[in-house]
Amino acid sequence: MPRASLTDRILIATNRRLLVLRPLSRIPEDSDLEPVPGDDGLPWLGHTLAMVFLRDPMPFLRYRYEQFGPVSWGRILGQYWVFPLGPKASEVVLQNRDKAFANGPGWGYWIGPFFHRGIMLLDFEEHLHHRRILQHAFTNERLSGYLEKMTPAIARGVAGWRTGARFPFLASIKQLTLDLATEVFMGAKLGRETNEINRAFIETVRAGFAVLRYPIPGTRWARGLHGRRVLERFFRELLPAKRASDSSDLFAVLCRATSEDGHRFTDDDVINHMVFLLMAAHDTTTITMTTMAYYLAKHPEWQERLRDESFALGKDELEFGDLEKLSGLDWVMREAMRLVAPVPYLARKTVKDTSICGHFVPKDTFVAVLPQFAHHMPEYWSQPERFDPERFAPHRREDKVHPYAWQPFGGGVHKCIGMHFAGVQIKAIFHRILRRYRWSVAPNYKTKFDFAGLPVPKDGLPVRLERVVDA
Ligand code: HEM
Repeated sequence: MPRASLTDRILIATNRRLLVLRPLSRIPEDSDLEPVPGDDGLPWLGHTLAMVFLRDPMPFLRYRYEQFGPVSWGRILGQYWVFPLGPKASEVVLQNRDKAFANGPGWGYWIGPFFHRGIMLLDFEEHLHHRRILQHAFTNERLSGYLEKMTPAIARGVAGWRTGARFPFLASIKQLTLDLATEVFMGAKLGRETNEINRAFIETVRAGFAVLRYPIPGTRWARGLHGRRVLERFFRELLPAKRASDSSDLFAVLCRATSEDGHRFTDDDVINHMVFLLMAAHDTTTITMTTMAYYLAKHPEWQERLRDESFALGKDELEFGDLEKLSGLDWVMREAMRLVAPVPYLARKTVKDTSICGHFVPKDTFVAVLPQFAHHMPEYWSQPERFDPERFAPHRREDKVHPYAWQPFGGGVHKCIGMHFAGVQIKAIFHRILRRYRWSVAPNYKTKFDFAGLPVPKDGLPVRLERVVDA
């Protein structure tokens, strides 16, 4: 676990003093289950400060794990949440064998108004129906097509990077993934509307983190709702042309995708899935690449090793069949997602009484699975705070110690459908930048990841960027 800061320690001590242990609910009389232990936290605020506003909630969660065990409850923004901590408790929720944990009402609380009807917010039979159609957009054949589309766009984007002492890595990689999204997802270079669409997209994504959760004009929430309307209008206008095209971009592929039993998406479905997919793909890959860049700057020996691996391939442009040859890059990518899980929590709500690891959880309870916690448990990982990509090498495979020890893509029926897409994009980009640039930071430089929103470096990760070869 990361070391607790002074603020963490004060909060934990305050919490310990105020701690009034009480069960989440009464247990049915005929049940031999235990209640979920927990406490109300600070008056009014509950655990909101520790979980939402702290630099890193992990030390606080570790303290709770030691105090209460793998299942406990707390209060965030006025709601009661159960935290299943660690691989075993996460597995129960994500596998969801008795269909008790629903995504719609869980995620809906945070992002429902902005991403409603996105596949992650659908449940059970309806989710399965949509997933069966959607998976046709993520076959190897499709991924190979997306790689072909993104390759020239990566080359153009990266060629424009300006070398120097303070290259803003986060902003540059964010821009690159936005540009790629317009080409690979929408199959279009945007014209005058580029800024409007980018702004609408960013506002829609940001709104989920709003503390004030009402559409008061000028607030994040209201801007998010406006962003959603702009995106819907944009996709709806393009839709007839996409329906008629045989293009290989994701938008056109979704228009044509058909399940084995002959079902296709309606116009509204295509629009809802496009808005959601843009969001699901963008920040997650940006965060992963920024974390990779940070650790590769801190560990130049690994950066050189990956550069050698990429030069050994002997070409600038990665083809689908080359991906598995970049094993070092693959381990670094996995290790980056372990150290900084791009999706820090996964939201659920119970739709019936159920249990997690012997604890009774009543219907209508919010539940948050925390991949970041499982990734830093010394019970499963050797020196979990250390950057050690070889823990994923075949002779070690520390992630195999439990199926849910490494869970950046979640698990069960909602497991990330874009997992392989993300791998293709991240590897294609790093292959290009490793062959073209070398980047570094001062030996004592340490960035702070902001876990209060999305886990990105607060300072935007300024690096010294130098040219490796003239391409
Ligand atoms: C490093 C990159 C990525 C990470 C870490 C990531 C992580 C996740 C996680 C944790 C979930 C499960 C959420 C839950 O169970 O509540 C998820 C779902 C999803 N992701 Fe990703 N994701 C990434 C990239 C992508 C990309 C590139 C796409 C699309 C091109 C994508 C599309 C989706 C979709 C559609 C779902 C919902 C699946 C369903 O509910 O059936 N993701 N992702």
